[in-house]
Amino acid sequence: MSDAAARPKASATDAPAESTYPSLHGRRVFVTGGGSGIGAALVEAFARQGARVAFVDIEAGHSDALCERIAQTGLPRPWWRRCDVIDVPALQAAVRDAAAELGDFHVLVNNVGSDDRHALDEVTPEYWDRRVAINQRAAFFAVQAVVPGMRRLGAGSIVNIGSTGWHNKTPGYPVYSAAKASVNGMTRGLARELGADRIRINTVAPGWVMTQRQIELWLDEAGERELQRNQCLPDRLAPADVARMVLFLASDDARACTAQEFVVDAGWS
Ligand SMILES: NC(=O)c1ccc[n+]([C@@H]2O[C@H](COP(=O)([O-])OP(=O)(O)OC[C@H]3O[C@@H](n4cnc5c(N)ncnc54)[C@H](O)[C@@H]3O)[C@@H](O)[C@H]2O)c1
Repeated sequence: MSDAAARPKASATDAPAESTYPSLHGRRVFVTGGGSGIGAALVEAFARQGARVAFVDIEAGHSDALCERIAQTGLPRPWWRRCDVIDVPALQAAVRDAAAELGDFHVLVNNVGSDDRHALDEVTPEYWDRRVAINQRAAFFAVQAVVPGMRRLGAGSIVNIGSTGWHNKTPGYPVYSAAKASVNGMTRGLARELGADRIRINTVAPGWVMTQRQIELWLDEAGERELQRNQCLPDRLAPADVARMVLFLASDDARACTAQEFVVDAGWS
């Protein structure tokens, strides 16, 4: 057996349980793209903290199943609505309606994103607009929708899910890279204005996280070799690893953290 093959592999299921943050108990949390992948790990992790979670997603099947799974454990069933985040009025209406039911949101996680591959010479203005609408624009308008409620609460925490892909000069998705790089700009560009109201805003940049989609599309033998060559740590990243960082940033333990990018990539280079 090669050294690489002998390395342990972590998944969402064998990752250790996260820490408990008392400040998250009873907090209201809104997650975009919360039905599967990292978003679902976020919804589950916040629910386990005793938070009231609302999310939007475009896919009903896995979103319904997630809510059922959480309710079956005895935790409050998350609020969820089918919503394509490209539709900004629909996204903002979802935030408003969820807040009307649960109360103003203390936490927003801008998680939705899509790393569809594209070649430079195939990108049309329409394709560009659509990718940016998912990977960047939705985050801005979700922030716009939650901030009045956070101001009423006197504090808040916004976490924007970025990516290490553009840092690493990963080829194959330049529009995604451009949009994800701008998430950092948005974080820093809003931090001072929001900070005056004790609303913190940070970026969490995941490395290669083994969601179902990543495993199915990219984790072939070459992908496995790439992972083992580039990560400093041997374990595959699980969605729960990203959720742990987000929980910390959402909690009062991170009261002094804003305007930063927190990387969860097992030391990829
Ligand atoms: N998985 C990784 O390796 C990785 C690496 C770096 C960054 N990220 C980022 O993490 C975030 C989550 O990624 P993931 O890997 O969990 O993705 P995923 O594709 O596994 O899940 C994305 C979720 O968003 C939903 N969604 C997609 N388009 C939508 C739309 N238009 N409107 C509403 N919902 C929509 C999907 O139904 C799905 O539930 C994204 O911002 C992604 O760019 C992921």
